[in-house]
Order: sequence, then C-alpha cells, then structure tokens
Amino acid sequence: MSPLALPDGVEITGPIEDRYEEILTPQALELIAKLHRELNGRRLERLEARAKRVKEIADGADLGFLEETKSVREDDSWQVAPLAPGLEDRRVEMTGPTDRKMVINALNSGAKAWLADQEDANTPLWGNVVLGPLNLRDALDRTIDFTSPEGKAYTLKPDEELPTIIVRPRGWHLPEKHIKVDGEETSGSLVDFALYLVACGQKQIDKGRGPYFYLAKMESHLEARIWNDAFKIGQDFVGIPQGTIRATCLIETLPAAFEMEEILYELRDHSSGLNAGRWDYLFSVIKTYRTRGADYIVPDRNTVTMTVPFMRAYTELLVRTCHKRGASAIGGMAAFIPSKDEAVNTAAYEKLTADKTREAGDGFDGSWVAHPAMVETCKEVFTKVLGDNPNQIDKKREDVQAGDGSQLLDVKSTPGEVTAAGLRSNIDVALQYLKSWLEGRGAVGIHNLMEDAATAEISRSQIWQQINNQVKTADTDELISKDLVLKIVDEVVAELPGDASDYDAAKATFLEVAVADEYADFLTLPAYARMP
Ligand SMILES: CC(=O)SCCNC(=O)CCNC(=O)[C@H](O)C(C)(C)COP(=O)(O)OP(=O)(O)OC[C@H]1O[C@@H](n2cnc3c(N)ncnc32)[C@H](O)[C@@H]1OP(=O)(O)O
Ligand SMILES: O=CC(=O)O
Ligand SMILES: [Mg+2]
Repeated sequence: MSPLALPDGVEITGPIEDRYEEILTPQALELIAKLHRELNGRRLERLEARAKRVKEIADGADLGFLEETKSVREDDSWQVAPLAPGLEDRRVEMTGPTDRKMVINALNSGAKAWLADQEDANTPLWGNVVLGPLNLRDALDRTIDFTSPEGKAYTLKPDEELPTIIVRPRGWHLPEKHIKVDGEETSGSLVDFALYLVACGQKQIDKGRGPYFYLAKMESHLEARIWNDAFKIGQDFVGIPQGTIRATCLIETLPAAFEMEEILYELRDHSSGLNAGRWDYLFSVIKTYRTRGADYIVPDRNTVTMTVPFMRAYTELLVRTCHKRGASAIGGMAAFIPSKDEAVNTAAYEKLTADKTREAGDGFDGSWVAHPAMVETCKEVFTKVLGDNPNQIDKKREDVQAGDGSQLLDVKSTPGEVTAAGLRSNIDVALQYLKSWLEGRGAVGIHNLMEDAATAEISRSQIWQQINNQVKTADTDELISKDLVLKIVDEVVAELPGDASDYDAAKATFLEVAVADEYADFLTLPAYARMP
C-alpha cells in the first residue's frame, strides 16, 4: 500500500523515500492522470508513425518538405510569442543533470540560462525522476544545500541572480514504468512536465520568470502539437495564464529539420525558439538512413564536425527559420570539457572558441556549454558579436535557402573515412557510457569529451550501420562484421579498469543496440528495461 494519497486509477510502483510526498502530491498525480488520459493515445500513435516513416525510407522514399503544410511555410504573417522574461538574453546556457551538487554548481556558474536535464544527461532512475524537481524547487526556495562525502559544502551564491531554469523532460519514446494510470505505463515526458509544473511553475512566475522547457527528440510537428496541448491542459490545471509556459524545441532529428517552421507554428503561443541539438541530429541521420547504403555511411564520429555540408546546412536553416518568426536560435553542445593535461586543455578551449565563434557569426543568439569552466569563453565569444544587444533576432539570414532540402541529406559529401581506430573508439565509448548509465549517471567524461545518451547513440548506431552495410575499414581493409565487433568488445573490456564482469550488463545492452539484427530505436529503451 502506497503511503501517498493516490487519485483514482493512479498506481505507483516505485519506492516512496524521504520527501517524495512533496513532489508526488495529489495535485501532481492528478495532472499526470489527466495528461495520460487525454494525450497518451496520441503519443503512441506518433511513435507508430515514426516507425512507418523509417520503413518507407528503407524502401527508398526520401524526406522532404511537407506538401500539406506548405501554406504554413509560405505565410509570412505569423510570428511566435514575444520573448518571455528571463529568455531575452541567452548568450550562454549551461546544461547538466539535476542531482543536488550539479544543480548548485550550474546555478552558480554565471550562465544566463541553465538546461536542467531529465534527458540526454540523465538516467531516469526512479530516484532521479522524483528528486530532480525536488532539487529545483529547493533551489528556487534557496534552501538547497549539499555536502560531499569529502565534506565539501555547497550552497547557492547569495544575492546572485540565478540563471533562468529551463527543464528538459524526457523524449516521447520513454515510458515511466513507476507511475501507472488505469493500469498503463505513463509517458516519461508528461511525468517530468507535470511534476515540475506543479512543484515549480508558480514559484517561477513569482520570481518574474516562468515554467520554461526544452523539448527533445521530436520528429514531427504533430508531436509538437501534443506538447502544445499538454501546455494548455497544464496551464488551466494549475491556474496560470495561457501562454505563460515557454518551450524551446530541439531540432535534433533529421525528420524535424524538414518541419522547423511547422514546429514553431504549432507551439507559437508557447514557443521560445529552436535549438540545434547536433549530437542527436547526427544520430538521427545515421538511424533514419541506416539501411540506404554507401551514400549514407557516416565517417568516424570524431571527424564529423559542424562545418561538414549537411550539418552546416541544417544549422543555418535553423537560424533563418527562427529569426524569420521572431524566435531565438540557440546553438549546440561542443562536447569538449576541461582537462588536467595542459595540451589537451588548450586544444579543448581552442575548439570551443572556434565552435562558438562560428555559431555567433552564423546568427545564433546563444549557445550551450557542458561545464561551468566553459561559461566565460562562450559568453565572451557571443558578446563580441551581440555587444549590448540581448540577441540578434534581427539578423534575418535571408541569404540561406532551403531549396528542396537535398543539402540536408547530402551525407556523401562528408570528408573522412571509417577507420579501425574509429570503430574501436565507438565500441569503447558505448561500453563505458552504458556502464555509467546503468549505474545511474547519464553524463560522463570519457577521453576528455562529454558523453551522454545522444553521443553514445551515435557510437552504437555507427557500429550497427557499418555491420549492416558491409563497410570495410579504410586503413586496415577489414570487413566490419559482428564477429569483428565481438572480438574488439572483449579486447576493450580487458583493457578497461575493473573486472571484466563489471561490464556484463553494459556488454549485454551493447549487444542489443549495436550488434542485434533488429535495430533498437533508442539505446535507452533496453537499458531502461534493465533498471529496477
Ligand atoms: C548532447 C546533449 O544533450 S548535451 C546536454 C546534455 N549533456 C550534459 O548536460 C552534460 C553536462 N556535463 C556534465 O555532466 C559534466 O561536465 C561531465 C559529466 C561531462 C564531466 O563532469 P566531471 O567529471 O564532474 O568534471 P570535472 O571534474 O571537471 O568537474 C569539475 C566541477 O564542475 C562541476 N561540473 C562539471 N560539469 C557540470 C555541469 N554540467 N553542471 C554543473 N556542474 C558541473 C562538477 O560537479 C565539479 O564540481 P566540484 O569541483 O564541486 O566537485
Ligand atoms: O540534446 C542535444 C544534442 O545534441 O543531442
Ligand atoms: Mg539530444
């Protein structure tokens, strides 16, 4: 019997720990039930539509701009809602998980905004699902503190204006198995949304900001429409004015790149722009065209930079689309993190500066960094371009032409090769990351790079694509077969720290997502199934 007061039809199967009742309130659970009953069927339909489109592409169809929404694209009269308080100046945004220490460090980082991540950087352990919003609420109340096992004490800096908090709920694909409504698993997206809105929505408004969100991994404007409806339901339910919620949608799937205008249009009363989620985007390019042969084989992950033609085309189109509609265009994550090795560290900052300089020059209004020590660099680079202006939405980028969208699909012009070292690196990163994820850490530094769910998806999808398209390594001329991958897996595990058995669960998950005949849509799905 749950110690919580549960609304009719709601069941909680996860343990109820200290303070959970402050987040799993009757009001929050009622909102989850309402959202589930009104929207979950549509969510499942859209997931089926994704699978149908992948099959059509496998059969030879190509993505393109939609005929049925041409009027939305050609109508120059509509704009998204005006910039909301706290979202005018987004020149540097920090991102990171919502455990107590990271919350405090992120909010003390000096960034303009902070993406509080329930998504790529988070493992959706039951504890993380409930404690994330609790930590955010404590932060808004300024009661949050933390003492590390070594005795280091953490509190928010006094009298400091905190970065604007933007919460990123899980993508539509992930269920929340610990909360059931009418016997059905709920949607991780709707659970994260509802728990945060109820716990923190009014508090944010009282502080002159609002409940703001990042929306992840969408593939269609019809998925954005479900979010918009969730916002309308949520605002009425908690009694805040319609239009108070704002959402920045990540354009991080290839199908969504063909529907940027439509996504902004669907969310226009709640929109705060688009973000170029480069890592999931690259994953999505591989995933969507994974069976279409040589023209879509992506070279070694670390050689695909943001300046290769298909990536540049997507980011420039994103800026143009946003600014045409009065929306913010936010750049993506340079995965470099500081290193104790001086040469590596210098190179990381040089690459970060080059990446943010390109984004600022291309018209982005701000961008992301993964680490507090990188906030100043990003801020300085954008300030050189923005000066005292809070953003550059008036830079319209009319020079960028979408054409028929074929530039977005031009993978074959990407310089680079598939090499033996690239394959080994993918195997190594995927194994290490999966181990970390299954242990509850969704973001981790590996070989001086930030790795999270999106970057790991690239690694395992490249391996699947290479096996299933009979790719050979350019340098050693070896066929990338299942047998070769399994041999390297054992070699890599033998070299990694700890006992080989420490990697058993990671290895089993890796085999499901990188080597199995059937391609898993997301690595987080089989990984989540393994979790309590
Ligand atoms: C593809 C995408 O979606 S990108 C967005 C999602 N991904 C992310 O948000 C990843 C964010 N980054 C991180 O999680 C971290 O930077 C990691 C895991 C990559 C590296 O973290 P660490 O190994 O702790 O790095 P490091 O030891 O250099 O950290 C130094 C300090 O900075 C803090 N720190 C580092 N990154 C962050 C962060 N993103 N947010 C808050 N604090 C941070 C650490 O907690 C640590 O604090 P301490 O000195 O008080 O102990
Ligand atoms: O979420 C961001 C990405 O790059 O993926
Ligand atoms: Mg992502």
